[in-house]
Amino acid sequence: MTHYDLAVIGTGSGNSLVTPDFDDKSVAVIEEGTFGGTCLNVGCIPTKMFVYASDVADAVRGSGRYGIDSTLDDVRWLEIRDRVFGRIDPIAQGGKDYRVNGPNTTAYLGHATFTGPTSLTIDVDGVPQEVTADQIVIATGAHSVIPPVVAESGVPFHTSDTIMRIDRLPRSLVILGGGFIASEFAHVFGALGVDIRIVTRGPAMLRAEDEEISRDFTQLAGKQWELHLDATLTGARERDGEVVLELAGGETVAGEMLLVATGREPNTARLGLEKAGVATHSDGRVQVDDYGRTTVPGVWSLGDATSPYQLKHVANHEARVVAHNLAHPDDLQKFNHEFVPSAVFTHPQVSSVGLTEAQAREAGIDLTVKVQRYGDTAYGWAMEDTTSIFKVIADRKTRQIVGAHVMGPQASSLIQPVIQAMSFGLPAPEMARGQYWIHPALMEVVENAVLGLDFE
Ligand SMILES: Cc1cc2nc3c(=O)[nH]c(=O)nc-3n(C[C@H](O)[C@H](O)[C@H](O)COP(=O)(O)OP(=O)(O)OC[C@H]3O[C@@H](n4cnc5c(N)ncnc54)[C@H](O)[C@@H]3O)c2cc1C
Ligand SMILES: NC(=O)c1ccc[n+]([C@@H]2O[C@H](COP(=O)([O-])OP(=O)(O)OC[C@H]3O[C@@H](n4cnc5c(N)ncnc54)[C@H](O)[C@@H]3O)[C@@H](O)[C@H]2O)c1
Repeated sequence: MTHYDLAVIGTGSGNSLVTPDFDDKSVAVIEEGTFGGTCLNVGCIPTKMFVYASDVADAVRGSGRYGIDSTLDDVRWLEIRDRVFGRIDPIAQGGKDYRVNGPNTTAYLGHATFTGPTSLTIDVDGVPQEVTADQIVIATGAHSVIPPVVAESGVPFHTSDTIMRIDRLPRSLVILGGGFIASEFAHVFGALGVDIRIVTRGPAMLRAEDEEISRDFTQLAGKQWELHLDATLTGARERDGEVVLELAGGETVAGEMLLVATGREPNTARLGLEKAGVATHSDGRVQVDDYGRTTVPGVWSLGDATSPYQLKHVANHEARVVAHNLAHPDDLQKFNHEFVPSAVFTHPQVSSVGLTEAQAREAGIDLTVKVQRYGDTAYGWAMEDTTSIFKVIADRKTRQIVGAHVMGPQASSLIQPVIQAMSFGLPAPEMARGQYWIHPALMEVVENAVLGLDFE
Protein backbone atom coordinates (compact mmCIF):
# COMPACT_ATOMS: atom_id res chain seq x y z
CA MET A 1 0.00 0.00 0.00
CA THR A 2 1.54 3.32 -1.08
CA HIS A 3 0.24 6.60 0.30
CA TYR A 4 0.11 9.87 -1.68
CA ASP A 5 -0.90 13.44 -0.94
CA LEU A 6 -2.96 13.43 -4.14
CA ALA A 7 -4.20 10.78 -6.58
CA VAL A 8 -5.67 11.86 -9.93
CA ILE A 9 -7.68 9.38 -12.00
CA GLY A 10 -7.55 10.37 -15.66
CA THR A 11 -4.97 12.41 -17.60
CA GLY A 12 -7.23 14.59 -19.76
CA SER A 13 -7.81 17.84 -17.89
CA GLY A 14 -6.85 15.89 -14.74
CA ASN A 15 -3.23 15.92 -15.89
CA SER A 16 -3.08 19.68 -15.36
CA LEU A 17 -3.86 19.37 -11.64
CA VAL A 18 -0.20 18.81 -10.80
CA THR A 19 0.61 22.49 -10.34
CA PRO A 20 3.67 23.99 -8.60
CA ASP A 21 1.58 23.84 -5.39
CA PHE A 22 2.39 20.10 -5.44
CA ASP A 23 6.13 20.47 -6.02
CA ASP A 24 6.96 19.17 -2.55
CA LYS A 25 4.10 16.67 -2.40
CA SER A 26 3.64 13.12 -3.70
CA VAL A 27 1.15 12.65 -6.52
CA ALA A 28 -0.17 9.47 -8.19
CA VAL A 29 -1.37 10.00 -11.77
CA ILE A 30 -3.50 7.12 -13.03
CA GLU A 31 -4.37 6.44 -16.66
CA GLU A 32 -5.84 3.34 -18.24
CA GLY A 33 -5.85 4.60 -21.83
CA THR A 34 -3.76 7.03 -23.86
CA PHE A 35 -2.10 9.86 -21.95
CA GLY A 36 -3.76 13.24 -22.51
CA GLY A 37 -7.33 11.91 -22.65
CA THR A 38 -10.09 12.49 -25.18
CA CYS A 39 -9.45 16.02 -26.44
CA LEU A 40 -5.83 15.47 -27.41
CA ASN A 41 -6.07 11.92 -28.74
CA VAL A 42 -9.57 11.31 -30.12
CA GLY A 43 -11.50 14.55 -29.65
CA CYS A 44 -11.17 18.28 -30.22
CA ILE A 45 -7.65 18.41 -31.58
CA PRO A 46 -7.56 15.68 -34.23
CA THR A 47 -11.13 16.44 -35.36
CA LYS A 48 -10.31 20.08 -35.93
CA MET A 49 -7.14 19.18 -37.81
CA PHE A 50 -9.26 17.03 -40.13
CA VAL A 51 -11.90 19.77 -40.34
CA TYR A 52 -9.25 22.20 -41.54
CA ALA A 53 -8.28 19.88 -44.39
CA SER A 54 -11.95 19.43 -45.29
CA ASP A 55 -12.51 23.20 -45.25
CA VAL A 56 -9.67 23.50 -47.77
CA ALA A 57 -11.30 20.85 -49.99
CA ASP A 58 -14.59 22.78 -49.83
CA ALA A 59 -12.81 26.03 -50.68
CA VAL A 60 -11.32 24.41 -53.79
CA ARG A 61 -14.73 23.12 -54.85
CA GLY A 62 -16.34 26.51 -54.26
CA SER A 63 -13.73 28.68 -55.95
CA GLY A 64 -15.71 29.06 -59.19
CA ARG A 65 -18.02 31.46 -57.37
CA TYR A 66 -15.20 34.00 -57.35
CA GLY A 67 -14.14 33.47 -60.96
CA ILE A 68 -11.34 31.10 -60.05
CA ASP A 69 -11.44 27.76 -61.80
CA SER A 70 -9.95 24.85 -59.86
CA THR A 71 -10.51 21.14 -59.57
CA LEU A 72 -10.08 18.88 -56.59
CA ASP A 73 -7.82 16.30 -58.19
CA ASP A 74 -7.20 13.93 -55.33
CA VAL A 75 -7.55 13.45 -51.60
CA ARG A 76 -4.52 11.72 -50.11
CA TRP A 77 -6.26 10.28 -47.05
CA LEU A 78 -3.24 8.55 -45.56
CA GLU A 79 -1.26 11.80 -45.69
CA ILE A 80 -4.16 13.73 -44.17
CA ARG A 81 -4.46 11.15 -41.41
CA ASP A 82 -0.75 10.90 -40.75
CA ARG A 83 -0.29 14.68 -40.63
CA VAL A 84 -2.78 14.69 -37.76
CA PHE A 85 -1.49 11.78 -35.74
CA GLY A 86 2.15 12.47 -36.60
CA ARG A 87 1.65 15.68 -34.62
CA ILE A 88 -0.52 14.34 -31.82
CA ASP A 89 0.88 10.92 -30.93
CA PRO A 90 4.32 12.24 -29.90
CA ILE A 91 2.62 14.76 -27.59
CA ALA A 92 0.70 11.99 -25.83
CA GLN A 93 3.89 9.92 -25.55
CA GLY A 94 5.85 12.91 -24.24
CA GLY A 95 3.17 13.59 -21.63
CA LYS A 96 3.28 10.01 -20.49
CA ASP A 97 7.11 9.96 -20.30
CA TYR A 98 7.03 13.13 -18.22
CA ARG A 99 4.65 11.60 -15.70
CA VAL A 100 6.47 8.26 -15.64
CA ASN A 101 9.93 9.81 -15.18
CA GLY A 102 9.09 13.30 -13.93
CA PRO A 103 9.59 14.75 -10.45
CA ASN A 104 7.11 14.05 -7.60
CA THR A 105 4.62 12.08 -9.74
CA THR A 106 4.18 8.34 -9.95
CA ALA A 107 2.33 7.14 -13.03
CA TYR A 108 0.09 4.09 -12.76
CA LEU A 109 -0.91 2.75 -16.18
CA GLY A 110 -4.11 0.85 -15.49
CA HIS A 111 -7.75 0.97 -14.45
CA ALA A 112 -8.44 2.49 -11.02
CA THR A 113 -11.30 1.41 -8.78
CA PHE A 114 -12.20 2.77 -5.35
CA THR A 115 -11.90 0.26 -2.50
CA GLY A 116 -12.90 2.83 0.14
CA PRO A 117 -13.25 6.62 0.55
CA THR A 118 -9.49 7.24 0.39
CA SER A 119 -8.22 4.06 -1.25
CA LEU A 120 -7.91 2.73 -4.77
CA THR A 121 -6.80 -0.45 -6.43
CA ILE A 122 -5.19 -0.11 -9.85
CA ASP A 123 -5.05 -3.01 -12.23
CA VAL A 124 -1.64 -2.66 -13.90
CA ASP A 125 -1.31 -5.48 -16.45
CA GLY A 126 -3.27 -7.83 -14.18
CA VAL A 127 -1.26 -6.93 -11.07
CA PRO A 128 -3.32 -4.99 -8.49
CA GLN A 129 -1.56 -1.96 -6.99
CA GLU A 130 -3.06 -0.60 -3.78
CA VAL A 131 -2.93 3.14 -3.24
CA THR A 132 -4.27 5.52 -0.59
CA ALA A 133 -4.35 9.31 -0.84
CA ASP A 134 -5.34 12.31 1.26
CA GLN A 135 -7.19 13.70 -1.74
CA ILE A 136 -8.48 11.93 -4.87
CA VAL A 137 -9.75 13.56 -8.07
CA ILE A 138 -12.12 11.73 -10.41
CA ALA A 139 -11.35 13.10 -13.89
CA THR A 140 -12.31 10.00 -15.83
CA GLY A 141 -14.13 11.58 -18.78
CA ALA A 142 -16.85 9.94 -20.87
CA HIS A 143 -17.28 7.33 -23.60
CA SER A 144 -19.55 6.81 -26.63
CA VAL A 145 -22.98 5.33 -26.00
CA ILE A 146 -23.80 2.43 -28.36
CA PRO A 147 -27.56 1.83 -28.76
CA PRO A 148 -28.39 -1.81 -27.89
CA VAL A 149 -29.82 -2.42 -31.38
CA VAL A 150 -26.35 -1.80 -32.84
CA ALA A 151 -24.39 -3.48 -30.05
CA GLU A 152 -26.50 -6.64 -30.14
CA SER A 153 -26.61 -6.90 -33.94
CA GLY A 154 -22.92 -7.74 -34.25
CA VAL A 155 -22.41 -5.36 -37.22
CA PRO A 156 -18.99 -3.70 -37.42
CA PHE A 157 -19.08 -0.03 -36.45
CA HIS A 158 -16.82 2.88 -35.62
CA THR A 159 -17.05 5.53 -32.93
CA SER A 160 -15.18 8.83 -32.83
CA ASP A 161 -12.39 6.87 -31.07
CA THR A 162 -11.61 4.76 -34.15
CA ILE A 163 -12.97 6.45 -37.31
CA MET A 164 -10.09 8.93 -37.62
CA ARG A 165 -7.50 6.14 -37.88
CA ILE A 166 -9.06 4.14 -40.74
CA ASP A 167 -6.67 3.03 -43.51
CA ARG A 168 -8.77 4.10 -46.48
CA LEU A 169 -11.81 6.26 -47.10
CA PRO A 170 -15.06 4.34 -47.60
CA ARG A 171 -17.26 5.17 -50.59
CA SER A 172 -20.17 5.74 -48.21
CA LEU A 173 -20.57 6.34 -44.48
CA VAL A 174 -23.76 5.93 -42.49
CA ILE A 175 -23.73 8.12 -39.39
CA LEU A 176 -26.13 7.31 -36.58
CA GLY A 177 -26.94 10.50 -34.63
CA GLY A 178 -27.49 14.15 -35.51
CA GLY A 179 -25.53 16.02 -32.84
CA PHE A 180 -22.01 17.49 -32.50
CA ILE A 181 -20.01 14.44 -33.51
CA ALA A 182 -22.31 13.42 -36.39
CA SER A 183 -22.25 16.95 -37.83
CA GLU A 184 -18.48 17.33 -37.57
CA PHE A 185 -17.65 13.95 -39.12
CA ALA A 186 -20.28 14.41 -41.86
CA HIS A 187 -18.33 17.51 -42.87
CA VAL A 188 -14.91 15.89 -42.49
CA PHE A 189 -15.69 12.84 -44.61
CA GLY A 190 -18.28 14.44 -46.91
CA ALA A 191 -15.83 17.14 -48.03
CA LEU A 192 -13.24 14.44 -48.73
CA GLY A 193 -15.66 12.77 -51.15
CA VAL A 194 -17.45 10.16 -49.02
CA ASP A 195 -21.24 9.80 -49.50
CA ILE A 196 -22.80 10.67 -46.15
CA ARG A 197 -26.08 9.18 -44.93
CA ILE A 198 -27.26 10.49 -41.58
CA VAL A 199 -29.83 8.61 -39.52
CA THR A 200 -31.08 10.44 -36.45
CA ARG A 201 -34.06 10.10 -34.22
CA GLY A 202 -34.94 13.77 -33.92
CA PRO A 203 -36.79 15.94 -36.43
CA ALA A 204 -33.70 18.14 -37.01
CA MET A 205 -29.92 18.23 -36.74
CA LEU A 206 -28.22 19.95 -33.76
CA ARG A 207 -31.45 20.08 -31.82
CA ALA A 208 -29.91 21.57 -28.70
CA GLU A 209 -29.18 24.77 -30.65
CA ASP A 210 -31.53 27.72 -31.04
CA GLU A 211 -34.50 26.55 -33.14
CA GLU A 212 -33.72 28.90 -36.02
CA ILE A 213 -30.12 27.73 -36.23
CA SER A 214 -31.11 24.06 -35.98
CA ARG A 215 -33.72 24.55 -38.70
CA ASP A 216 -31.41 26.45 -41.08
CA PHE A 217 -28.52 24.06 -40.44
CA THR A 218 -30.75 21.05 -41.12
CA GLN A 219 -31.74 22.61 -44.44
CA LEU A 220 -28.11 23.11 -45.46
CA ALA A 221 -27.18 19.65 -44.16
CA GLY A 222 -29.87 18.16 -46.41
CA LYS A 223 -28.22 19.77 -49.43
CA GLN A 224 -24.85 18.20 -48.62
CA TRP A 225 -25.75 14.87 -47.07
CA GLU A 226 -28.59 12.33 -47.27
CA LEU A 227 -30.69 12.92 -44.14
CA HIS A 228 -33.03 10.44 -42.45
CA LEU A 229 -34.75 12.39 -39.68
CA ASP A 230 -37.30 11.14 -37.13
CA ALA A 231 -35.77 7.69 -37.57
CA THR A 232 -36.32 4.83 -35.16
CA LEU A 233 -33.64 2.20 -35.48
CA THR A 234 -35.11 -1.31 -35.31
CA GLY A 235 -32.26 -3.48 -36.59
CA ALA A 236 -28.83 -3.62 -38.17
CA ARG A 237 -27.25 -6.26 -40.40
CA GLU A 238 -24.51 -6.81 -42.96
CA ARG A 239 -25.23 -7.30 -46.66
CA ASP A 240 -22.71 -7.54 -49.49
CA GLY A 241 -19.95 -5.85 -47.52
CA GLU A 242 -22.22 -3.03 -46.36
CA VAL A 243 -23.85 -2.24 -43.04
CA VAL A 244 -27.61 -1.89 -43.34
CA LEU A 245 -29.64 0.00 -40.75
CA GLU A 246 -33.31 -0.97 -40.58
CA LEU A 247 -35.74 1.76 -39.56
CA ALA A 248 -39.30 1.60 -38.29
CA GLY A 249 -41.62 1.80 -41.27
CA GLY A 250 -39.47 -0.57 -43.30
CA GLU A 251 -36.91 1.89 -44.71
CA THR A 252 -33.27 0.76 -44.83
CA VAL A 253 -30.10 2.84 -45.03
CA ALA A 254 -26.88 1.14 -46.15
CA GLY A 255 -23.25 2.20 -46.31
CA GLU A 256 -19.78 0.78 -46.43
CA MET A 257 -19.02 1.94 -42.89
CA LEU A 258 -21.10 2.88 -39.87
CA LEU A 259 -20.19 5.63 -37.39
CA VAL A 260 -22.17 5.64 -34.16
CA ALA A 261 -22.46 9.18 -32.71
CA THR A 262 -25.41 8.92 -30.34
CA GLY A 263 -24.03 10.71 -27.29
CA ARG A 264 -21.45 10.12 -24.60
CA GLU A 265 -21.88 8.99 -21.00
CA PRO A 266 -19.56 9.50 -18.02
CA ASN A 267 -16.91 6.91 -17.16
CA THR A 268 -18.20 6.25 -13.66
CA ALA A 269 -19.83 2.81 -13.85
CA ARG A 270 -16.71 0.72 -13.17
CA LEU A 271 -15.12 3.02 -10.61
CA GLY A 272 -16.39 1.40 -7.41
CA LEU A 273 -17.95 4.72 -6.38
CA GLU A 274 -20.37 2.86 -4.12
CA LYS A 275 -17.40 1.55 -2.07
CA ALA A 276 -16.25 5.12 -1.52
CA GLY A 277 -19.75 6.50 -0.94
CA VAL A 278 -19.48 8.96 -3.85
CA ALA A 279 -22.99 9.83 -5.03
CA THR A 280 -23.92 10.13 -8.72
CA HIS A 281 -26.80 11.67 -10.66
CA SER A 282 -29.26 9.33 -12.39
CA ASP A 283 -27.28 9.69 -15.65
CA GLY A 284 -24.09 8.48 -13.95
CA ARG A 285 -22.39 11.87 -13.52
CA VAL A 286 -20.56 12.33 -10.23
CA GLN A 287 -22.40 14.74 -7.94
CA VAL A 288 -20.27 17.76 -7.05
CA ASP A 289 -20.89 21.08 -5.35
CA ASP A 290 -19.84 24.48 -6.74
CA TYR A 291 -16.26 23.82 -5.61
CA GLY A 292 -15.88 20.42 -7.26
CA ARG A 293 -16.29 18.48 -3.99
CA THR A 294 -18.09 15.14 -4.20
CA THR A 295 -20.22 13.76 -1.37
CA VAL A 296 -17.06 12.26 0.21
CA PRO A 297 -14.60 14.59 1.97
CA GLY A 298 -11.28 14.71 0.10
CA VAL A 299 -12.74 13.32 -3.14
CA TRP A 300 -13.22 15.76 -6.03
CA SER A 301 -14.43 15.52 -9.60
CA LEU A 302 -14.26 17.57 -12.80
CA GLY A 303 -14.83 17.43 -16.54
CA ASP A 304 -16.98 14.95 -18.44
CA ALA A 305 -17.15 12.64 -15.39
CA THR A 306 -19.36 15.19 -13.66
CA SER A 307 -20.24 18.02 -16.05
CA PRO A 308 -23.40 18.24 -18.15
CA TYR A 309 -21.44 20.27 -20.73
CA GLN A 310 -18.93 17.69 -22.07
CA LEU A 311 -16.70 20.45 -23.42
CA LYS A 312 -12.94 20.78 -23.10
CA HIS A 313 -12.96 24.45 -22.12
CA VAL A 314 -15.32 23.53 -19.27
CA ALA A 315 -13.13 20.60 -18.17
CA ASN A 316 -10.07 22.89 -18.25
CA HIS A 317 -11.84 25.61 -16.25
CA GLU A 318 -12.97 23.07 -13.66
CA ALA A 319 -9.42 21.66 -13.47
CA ARG A 320 -8.04 25.15 -12.76
CA VAL A 321 -10.59 25.64 -9.97
CA VAL A 322 -10.03 22.20 -8.45
CA ALA A 323 -6.22 22.60 -8.68
CA HIS A 324 -6.56 25.79 -6.62
CA ASN A 325 -8.98 24.25 -4.15
CA LEU A 326 -6.84 21.16 -3.54
CA ALA A 327 -4.03 23.39 -2.31
CA HIS A 328 -6.08 26.15 -0.64
CA PRO A 329 -8.74 24.54 1.56
CA ASP A 330 -9.34 27.84 3.39
CA ASP A 331 -9.84 29.88 0.23
CA LEU A 332 -12.07 27.78 -2.02
CA GLN A 333 -13.00 28.99 -5.51
CA LYS A 334 -16.30 28.22 -7.24
CA PHE A 335 -16.89 26.86 -10.73
CA ASN A 336 -18.26 29.51 -13.08
CA HIS A 337 -20.80 27.98 -15.47
CA GLU A 338 -22.74 31.17 -16.17
CA PHE A 339 -22.02 31.70 -19.88
CA VAL A 340 -20.63 28.48 -21.35
CA PRO A 341 -20.18 28.78 -25.12
CA SER A 342 -19.83 25.98 -27.63
CA ALA A 343 -19.04 25.59 -31.31
CA VAL A 344 -19.65 22.81 -33.79
CA PHE A 345 -16.92 22.69 -36.42
CA THR A 346 -19.11 21.43 -39.20
CA HIS A 347 -20.14 23.03 -42.49
CA PRO A 348 -21.24 25.68 -41.96
CA GLN A 349 -19.82 26.26 -38.49
CA VAL A 350 -22.28 26.78 -35.65
CA SER A 351 -21.66 28.47 -32.31
CA SER A 352 -23.74 29.57 -29.36
CA VAL A 353 -23.69 31.09 -25.91
CA GLY A 354 -26.43 31.77 -23.38
CA LEU A 355 -30.15 31.32 -23.81
CA THR A 356 -31.88 30.29 -27.03
CA GLU A 357 -34.77 32.52 -28.10
CA ALA A 358 -37.28 29.93 -26.86
CA GLN A 359 -35.51 29.65 -23.48
CA ALA A 360 -35.39 33.44 -23.13
CA ARG A 361 -39.13 33.71 -23.90
CA GLU A 362 -39.88 30.94 -21.45
CA ALA A 363 -37.87 32.80 -18.80
CA GLY A 364 -40.24 35.74 -19.30
CA ILE A 365 -37.54 38.13 -20.48
CA ASP A 366 -38.71 41.21 -22.42
CA LEU A 367 -36.65 40.44 -25.53
CA THR A 368 -35.13 42.25 -28.40
CA VAL A 369 -33.74 39.97 -31.12
CA LYS A 370 -31.65 40.79 -34.15
CA VAL A 371 -30.72 38.32 -36.88
CA GLN A 372 -27.88 39.83 -38.88
CA ARG A 373 -27.14 38.18 -42.21
CA TYR A 374 -23.44 37.98 -43.08
CA GLY A 375 -24.55 38.77 -46.65
CA ASP A 376 -25.71 42.24 -45.60
CA THR A 377 -22.22 43.35 -44.60
CA ALA A 378 -19.28 44.31 -46.79
CA TYR A 379 -17.24 41.23 -45.98
CA GLY A 380 -20.30 39.07 -46.61
CA TRP A 381 -20.47 40.57 -50.12
CA ALA A 382 -16.84 39.63 -50.65
CA MET A 383 -17.70 36.08 -49.60
CA GLU A 384 -20.87 35.97 -51.76
CA ASP A 385 -22.54 34.69 -48.61
CA THR A 386 -26.26 33.93 -48.81
CA THR A 387 -26.94 31.64 -45.85
CA SER A 388 -24.99 32.74 -42.77
CA ILE A 389 -26.60 34.42 -39.77
CA PHE A 390 -25.59 36.00 -36.47
CA LYS A 391 -28.50 36.05 -34.05
CA VAL A 392 -28.28 38.03 -30.86
CA ILE A 393 -30.86 38.19 -28.10
CA ALA A 394 -30.94 40.87 -25.39
CA ASP A 395 -33.03 41.90 -22.40
CA ARG A 396 -34.68 45.26 -23.14
CA LYS A 397 -34.75 46.20 -19.46
CA THR A 398 -31.16 45.47 -18.49
CA ARG A 399 -29.76 45.98 -22.03
CA GLN A 400 -27.64 42.89 -21.43
CA ILE A 401 -27.17 40.28 -24.13
CA VAL A 402 -28.65 36.99 -22.93
CA GLY A 403 -27.75 34.77 -25.89
CA ALA A 404 -26.09 34.60 -29.29
CA HIS A 405 -26.38 31.92 -31.96
CA VAL A 406 -24.34 31.86 -35.10
CA MET A 407 -24.21 29.79 -38.27
CA GLY A 408 -21.59 30.58 -40.87
CA PRO A 409 -17.86 30.87 -41.54
CA GLN A 410 -15.78 31.60 -38.43
CA ALA A 411 -18.83 31.27 -36.16
CA SER A 412 -16.55 29.87 -33.43
CA SER A 413 -14.45 33.06 -33.44
CA LEU A 414 -17.06 35.70 -34.27
CA ILE A 415 -19.05 34.90 -31.14
CA GLN A 416 -16.19 35.70 -28.77
CA PRO A 417 -16.88 39.47 -28.34
CA VAL A 418 -20.42 38.59 -27.26
CA ILE A 419 -19.13 36.03 -24.76
CA GLN A 420 -16.86 38.77 -23.44
CA ALA A 421 -19.67 41.31 -23.15
CA MET A 422 -21.89 38.80 -21.34
CA SER A 423 -19.10 37.66 -19.02
CA PHE A 424 -18.15 41.20 -18.00
CA GLY A 425 -21.69 42.60 -17.91
CA LEU A 426 -21.11 45.07 -20.76
CA PRO A 427 -24.49 46.37 -21.95
CA ALA A 428 -25.21 45.87 -25.67
CA PRO A 429 -25.32 49.59 -26.69
CA GLU A 430 -21.97 50.25 -24.99
CA MET A 431 -20.51 47.16 -26.62
CA ALA A 432 -21.59 48.34 -30.06
CA ARG A 433 -20.75 52.05 -29.72
CA GLY A 434 -18.01 52.11 -27.12
CA GLN A 435 -15.25 50.70 -29.29
CA TYR A 436 -13.96 50.76 -32.87
CA TRP A 437 -14.81 47.85 -35.15
CA ILE A 438 -12.31 47.30 -37.92
CA HIS A 439 -13.81 48.11 -41.30
CA PRO A 440 -14.64 46.15 -43.38
CA ALA A 441 -13.77 43.04 -41.34
CA LEU A 442 -16.15 40.10 -41.01
CA MET A 443 -16.52 41.18 -37.37
CA GLU A 444 -18.84 43.94 -38.62
CA VAL A 445 -21.46 41.19 -38.68
CA VAL A 446 -21.29 41.23 -34.87
CA GLU A 447 -21.27 45.03 -34.69
CA ASN A 448 -24.36 45.24 -36.89
CA ALA A 449 -26.13 42.46 -34.99
CA VAL A 450 -25.67 44.27 -31.68
CA LEU A 451 -26.47 47.68 -33.20
CA GLY A 452 -29.67 46.17 -34.58
CA LEU A 453 -31.08 45.39 -31.14
CA ASP A 454 -34.04 47.60 -30.32
CA PHE A 455 -33.95 49.21 -26.87
CA GLU A 456 -36.44 52.02 -27.59
C1 LIG B 1 -14.88 13.53 -31.35
C2 LIG B 1 -14.90 14.57 -30.26
C3 LIG B 1 -14.64 15.89 -30.57
C4 LIG B 1 -14.67 16.84 -29.57
N1 LIG B 1 -14.44 18.14 -29.90
C5 LIG B 1 -14.49 19.10 -28.96
C6 LIG B 1 -14.24 20.45 -29.29
O1 LIG B 1 -13.98 20.80 -30.44
N2 LIG B 1 -14.31 21.38 -28.30
C7 LIG B 1 -14.60 21.03 -27.02
O2 LIG B 1 -14.68 21.92 -26.16
N3 LIG B 1 -14.83 19.74 -26.67
C8 LIG B 1 -14.78 18.78 -27.62
N4 LIG B 1 -14.99 17.47 -27.26
C9 LIG B 1 -15.26 17.15 -25.85
C10 LIG B 1 -13.94 17.09 -25.04
O3 LIG B 1 -13.04 16.22 -25.71
C11 LIG B 1 -14.21 16.60 -23.63
O4 LIG B 1 -15.19 17.41 -23.03
C12 LIG B 1 -12.95 16.66 -22.76
O5 LIG B 1 -11.88 16.03 -23.40
C13 LIG B 1 -13.21 16.02 -21.40
O6 LIG B 1 -12.03 16.06 -20.65
P1 LIG B 1 -11.89 15.20 -19.30
O7 LIG B 1 -10.56 15.52 -18.74
O8 LIG B 1 -13.10 15.38 -18.47
O9 LIG B 1 -11.93 13.68 -19.79
P2 LIG B 1 -10.97 12.88 -20.77
O10 LIG B 1 -10.12 13.77 -21.59
O11 LIG B 1 -11.84 11.90 -21.46
O12 LIG B 1 -9.96 12.13 -19.80
C14 LIG B 1 -10.37 11.08 -18.98
C15 LIG B 1 -9.24 10.06 -18.91
O13 LIG B 1 -9.51 9.19 -17.83
C16 LIG B 1 -9.10 7.88 -18.18
N5 LIG B 1 -9.85 6.95 -17.33
C17 LIG B 1 -11.19 6.76 -17.30
N6 LIG B 1 -11.53 5.89 -16.32
C18 LIG B 1 -10.38 5.52 -15.73
C19 LIG B 1 -10.07 4.64 -14.67
N7 LIG B 1 -11.02 4.01 -13.97
N8 LIG B 1 -8.77 4.46 -14.34
C20 LIG B 1 -7.78 5.10 -15.02
N9 LIG B 1 -8.02 5.96 -16.02
C21 LIG B 1 -9.29 6.17 -16.37
C22 LIG B 1 -9.45 7.79 -19.66
O14 LIG B 1 -8.68 6.78 -20.31
C23 LIG B 1 -9.12 9.19 -20.16
O15 LIG B 1 -7.82 9.29 -20.69
C24 LIG B 1 -14.96 16.47 -28.23
C25 LIG B 1 -15.19 15.13 -27.91
C26 LIG B 1 -15.15 14.20 -28.91
C27 LIG B 1 -15.39 12.75 -28.55
N1 LIG C 1 -17.08 20.94 -31.12
C1 LIG C 1 -17.33 20.44 -29.91
O1 LIG C 1 -17.32 21.14 -28.90
C2 LIG C 1 -17.65 18.98 -29.77
C3 LIG C 1 -17.47 18.11 -30.83
C4 LIG C 1 -17.80 16.78 -30.64
C5 LIG C 1 -18.30 16.35 -29.42
N2 LIG C 1 -18.46 17.24 -28.42
C6 LIG C 1 -19.07 16.83 -27.13
O2 LIG C 1 -19.35 15.44 -27.14
C7 LIG C 1 -20.72 15.25 -26.81
C8 LIG C 1 -21.23 14.01 -27.47
O3 LIG C 1 -21.40 14.21 -28.87
P1 LIG C 1 -22.50 13.41 -29.68
O4 LIG C 1 -22.62 14.00 -31.01
O5 LIG C 1 -22.22 11.96 -29.54
O6 LIG C 1 -23.80 13.67 -28.80
P2 LIG C 1 -25.01 14.71 -28.99
O7 LIG C 1 -25.77 14.64 -27.74
O8 LIG C 1 -24.53 16.02 -29.49
O9 LIG C 1 -25.88 14.07 -30.17
C9 LIG C 1 -26.42 12.78 -30.09
C10 LIG C 1 -27.33 12.61 -31.28
O10 LIG C 1 -27.70 11.23 -31.42
C11 LIG C 1 -29.09 11.14 -31.59
N3 LIG C 1 -29.47 9.82 -31.09
C12 LIG C 1 -29.34 9.36 -29.82
N4 LIG C 1 -29.73 8.07 -29.77
C13 LIG C 1 -30.10 7.70 -31.02
C14 LIG C 1 -30.60 6.51 -31.60
N5 LIG C 1 -30.78 5.41 -30.87
N6 LIG C 1 -30.90 6.50 -32.91
C15 LIG C 1 -30.71 7.61 -33.67
N7 LIG C 1 -30.24 8.77 -33.17
C16 LIG C 1 -29.94 8.81 -31.87
C17 LIG C 1 -29.66 12.32 -30.83
O11 LIG C 1 -30.95 12.64 -31.26
C18 LIG C 1 -28.64 13.39 -31.19
O12 LIG C 1 -28.90 13.93 -32.46
C19 LIG C 1 -21.41 16.52 -27.29
O13 LIG C 1 -22.61 16.74 -26.59
C20 LIG C 1 -20.39 17.58 -27.00
O14 LIG C 1 -20.56 18.08 -25.69
C21 LIG C 1 -18.15 18.55 -28.57
